[in-house]
Amino acid sequence: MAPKVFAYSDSESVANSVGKYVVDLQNKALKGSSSFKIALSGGSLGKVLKKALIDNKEIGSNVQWEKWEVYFSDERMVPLNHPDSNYGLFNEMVLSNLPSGIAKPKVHTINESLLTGKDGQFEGSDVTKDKEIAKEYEKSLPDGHKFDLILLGCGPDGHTCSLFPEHKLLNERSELISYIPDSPKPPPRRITFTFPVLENSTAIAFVAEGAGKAPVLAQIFKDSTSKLPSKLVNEISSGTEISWFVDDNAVKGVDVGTSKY
Ligand SMILES: O=C(O)[C@H](O)[C@@H](O)[C@H](O)[C@H](O)COP(=O)(O)O
Repeated sequence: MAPKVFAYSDSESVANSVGKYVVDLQNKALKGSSSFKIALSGGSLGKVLKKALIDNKEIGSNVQWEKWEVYFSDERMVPLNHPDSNYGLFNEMVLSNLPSGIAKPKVHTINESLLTGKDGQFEGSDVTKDKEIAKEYEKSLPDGHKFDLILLGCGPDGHTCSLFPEHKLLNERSELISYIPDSPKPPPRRITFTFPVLENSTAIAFVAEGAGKAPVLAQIFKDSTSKLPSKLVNEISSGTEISWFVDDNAVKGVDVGTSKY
């Protein structure tokens, strides 16, 4: 299935269409299951989700939070209340803004009690414990490691999750969650989904905004020889529905057919 690109002139429209898409997939999932299994990323996605699901009351009113099981496509080896924590970001942007009286989603975080060292840096850290965190997180994945939706960001270098260009984890097939000790982007110690999890998802949606993304999107969509991680996600051929929600600046000069969701 070729990836679809949904483009809008402003951030609010991007956020609102992401919100509508999330709710549509939630509703589809809940027809056949008692929970909606979604994985989130860090970066600017937190703000997008806040705009879409909290600030937009109409979309927000259609979210069945109590049926959500939330995971993170990657996470940093930092306490959950640390500014670098992807859980922390989701908590700050979304969870803490849920209207009172609303049942909260079930959120799957790393086991903070196994953290060693400081702020995801190496000094004083214990690799064995980091690997244990990855293993535990893997065990908490939904049955058959099947997500209904994985929301991803795309770095200016083409990375997604904590899968970086030319990194050996791009070829990981036996672990579903891997520990990465050498993230080129700080902090260096993280865990990440691997391709077998991405390939098994019903849907994957990227959110990318700003002119700074145009060069990498040109590579991803127009350079057939590129092996960038986000391009490899675009090429997933297991039936996963792949979408991109972008603003016009992110695809400026990139000859990619766009539409509206
Ligand atoms: O790996 C990280 O450290 C980032 O958080 C990253 O995963 C982020 O999702 C992308 O860089 C996209 O960033 P934006 O969402 O800000 O475009």
